[in-house]
Amino acid sequence: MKPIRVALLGCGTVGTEVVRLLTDQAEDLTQRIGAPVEIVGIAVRRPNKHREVPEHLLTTDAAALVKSDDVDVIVEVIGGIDPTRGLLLEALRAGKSVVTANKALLAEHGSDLFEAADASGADLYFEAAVAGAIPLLRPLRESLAGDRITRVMGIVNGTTNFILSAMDATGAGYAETLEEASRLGYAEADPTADVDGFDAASKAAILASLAFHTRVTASDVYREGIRAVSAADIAAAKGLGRTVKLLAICERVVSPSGQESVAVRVHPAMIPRTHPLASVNGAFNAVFVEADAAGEMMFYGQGAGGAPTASAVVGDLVAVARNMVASGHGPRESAYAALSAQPMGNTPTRYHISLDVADKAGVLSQVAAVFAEHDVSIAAVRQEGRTEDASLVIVTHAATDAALRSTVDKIGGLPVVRDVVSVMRVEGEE
Ligand SMILES: NC(=O)C1=CN([C@@H]2O[C@H](COP(=O)(O)OP(=O)(O)OC[C@H]3O[C@@H](n4cnc5c(N)ncnc54)[C@H](O)[C@@H]3O)[C@@H](O)[C@H]2O)C=CC1
Ligand SMILES: N[C@@H](CC=O)C(=O)O
Ligand code: NA
Repeated sequence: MKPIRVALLGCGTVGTEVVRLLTDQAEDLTQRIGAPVEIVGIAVRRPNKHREVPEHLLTTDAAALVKSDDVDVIVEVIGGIDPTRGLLLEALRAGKSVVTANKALLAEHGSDLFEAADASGADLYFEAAVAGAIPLLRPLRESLAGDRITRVMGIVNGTTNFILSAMDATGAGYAETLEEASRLGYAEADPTADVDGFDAASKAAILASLAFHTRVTASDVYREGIRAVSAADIAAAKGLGRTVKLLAICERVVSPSGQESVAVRVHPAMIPRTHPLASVNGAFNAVFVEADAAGEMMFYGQGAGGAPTASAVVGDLVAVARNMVASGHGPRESAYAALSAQPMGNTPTRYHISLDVADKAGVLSQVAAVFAEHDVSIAAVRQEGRTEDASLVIVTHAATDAALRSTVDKIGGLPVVRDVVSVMRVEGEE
């Protein structure tokens, strides 16, 4: 049996675990694939750093591995756009199949990679790029290919979920929890990608592209991270039997005239503590998928960390290797629907607004008038008087995000409003 020769690009948190799995499972993998997998080179940036991998395989020349005739498959776990984009395009153009965990690259340049793969007949697999170990992209690309998916919603960033869970459970501070997430190998090399929602937005773009058979890039995704989530927001959510999660929401939108588009967004949201996503804690991820025939499905598991992510990478490598043994191919890009992206301002959302107001007659009616002016309907109001001021909590019905924002802006400017304590979207309830 001719071995499947693999070059690994990058040997950090995920890469070292990929080497470990391929080494520990070598015999089983040979049986499962029908040929042995052989690592023929590992491209690293710092060769002198201590790693539990065979030193003779290390090189600093990733480009040479990509060009080598002795390599069949490239596994990329460097991350980022440069130099990975050029390296993977070159590999695919040369007919070398690629397994990557790189959501940032796929969300920006996925179509270029797919085109290169299609042209040469190479495979492109990327299960680890979204929700780490959880099998999610393969179900979307393959198992659900016969259905019509209408919505994908979930928690897809382990680092921010780790932080928000800790803030909710113990009141832990933001900075110390982020440090811990980095130490545990969940955070990106630059953790601002996590906390500012870029990582989740890349994942949302990939999910929407696969779910709706269209091309969605990171720039089509509305994005807010968790930096602005305060202890007051968490407390306000708790007071209402809710918790705060960073959600990625991908929806198929059908206009009254039947025109279809997609709405893709990432932002913190309050969800009821009884919602299944509320009990997803730490670096765990969970994603709901709704499809016409299948109904609702939930995918849950470890969304970050070296070993869980390596599980998905090696699973993809097995798929590529099996295709090679059978002289077959994995799925191609499916983007025929060519749907446009709906701007966030037009997307219906619901808001929770918590205000400190003057405690005197007529305040509630002034605030309510602003809602009416913007055609935003109020679902619930709670007012608690104190001595000279009062706390006013309002939850709206669905309205366009633009109308809700204008409402909040105008309310913030009312002389009777002393402070806008917390404003957050609400999801997961009627
Ligand atoms: N850590 C995690 O939980 C997950 C990571 N991913 C993705 O996996 C990829 C790798 O992530 P990690 O292993 O966490 O990152 P990491 O930062 O631990 O490892 C990346 C390694 O690539 C090396 N590198 C940088 N430029 C290089 C070059 N030109 N040639 C060779 N090596 C180079 C770095 O020195 C580093 O050791 C990223 O795309 C990330 O988004 C995906 C899912 C989960
Ligand atoms: N930084 C990411 C890693 C996995 O994709 C996360 O925290 O989820
Ligand atoms: Na996955």
